[in-house]
Amino acid sequence: MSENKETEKSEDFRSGYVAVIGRPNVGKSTLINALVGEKVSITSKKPQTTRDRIMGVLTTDNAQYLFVDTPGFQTKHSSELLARMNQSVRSSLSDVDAVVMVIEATGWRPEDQVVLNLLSKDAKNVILAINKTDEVKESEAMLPLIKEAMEKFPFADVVPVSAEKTRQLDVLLDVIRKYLPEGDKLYEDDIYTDKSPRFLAAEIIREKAFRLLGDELPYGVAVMIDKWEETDDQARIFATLLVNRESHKGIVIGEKGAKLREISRLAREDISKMLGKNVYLEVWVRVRKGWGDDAQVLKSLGY
Ligand SMILES: Nc1nc2c(ncn2[C@@H]2O[C@H](COP(=O)(O)OP(=O)(O)OP(=O)(O)O)[C@@H](O)[C@H]2O)c(=O)[nH]1
Repeated sequence: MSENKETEKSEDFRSGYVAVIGRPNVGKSTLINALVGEKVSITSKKPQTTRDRIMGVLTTDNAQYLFVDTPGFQTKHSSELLARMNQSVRSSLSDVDAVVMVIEATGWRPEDQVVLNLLSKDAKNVILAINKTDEVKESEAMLPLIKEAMEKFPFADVVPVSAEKTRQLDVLLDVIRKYLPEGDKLYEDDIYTDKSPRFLAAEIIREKAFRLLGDELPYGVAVMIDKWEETDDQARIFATLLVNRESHKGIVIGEKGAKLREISRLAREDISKMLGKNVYLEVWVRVRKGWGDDAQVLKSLGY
């Protein structure tokens, strides 16, 4: 009877951890969002917006994929923050069942090699996802790229995709599935991220700041949630945007406070959607000189 139970339980159901790696801006966050179908990680045109390990969970009929998003691997250790990011990439690779390395269809870049160097030479189950295929005209143009990549590393599989146009994502999922161990779900179906609403709210605010400030502001912006009061139908959130310099403060606030108001308004809408309730959001701007090198602040931000 126990044999019966066994076959009933999970017919070739697979479940496991998948790390997504790649140089900044190749589309890792977009890919995970497209695969998981929930907003788990912020995207923006600026590199380095994914600074922490964020997990998206996708459960299908025959598999559960636990995605580990990694920060863009940095080639320059310009501050303690970047050094810690590199460390986080390494640690997320040591403990997964499959690795998806993302590159761009437009060509292999020196920074891709830097990412590849993170993998041990005999790493198994490394799948190459060639993203942004919508940006290249001929599919044949990809053949030399595939050949070049295979000469650099023995990838287990190669899948051209477009995260943005959601092309070939089902193929990628099938390929990843092959490398997951057989076993039951590790997470309940309704959980799609291991991050708290507080963390995600901070990410949303940071995303809006990035989007609205465009190239005006370098990467020195971080968000801290100072206070979080939540009832059944409302949340009151008080946050601080930390900038590096006094001059950046003015940029974030904008003329007569217009920029900051817009950042808050857009963030409030998204947080409200995420929580499914009304949100009152207050965002302040504070100058924290060189927060990127300050161990204390890094710690409070969860690094
Ligand atoms: N044309 C095209 N653009 C894409 C595709 N996937 C992602 N992008 C764009 O590429 C840019 C970077 O995407 P992200 O998902 O933020 O990249 P990332 O690798 O997570 O970047 P970091 O967080 O900096 O490591 C964004 O502007 C995306 O819209 C794609 O399939 N086609």
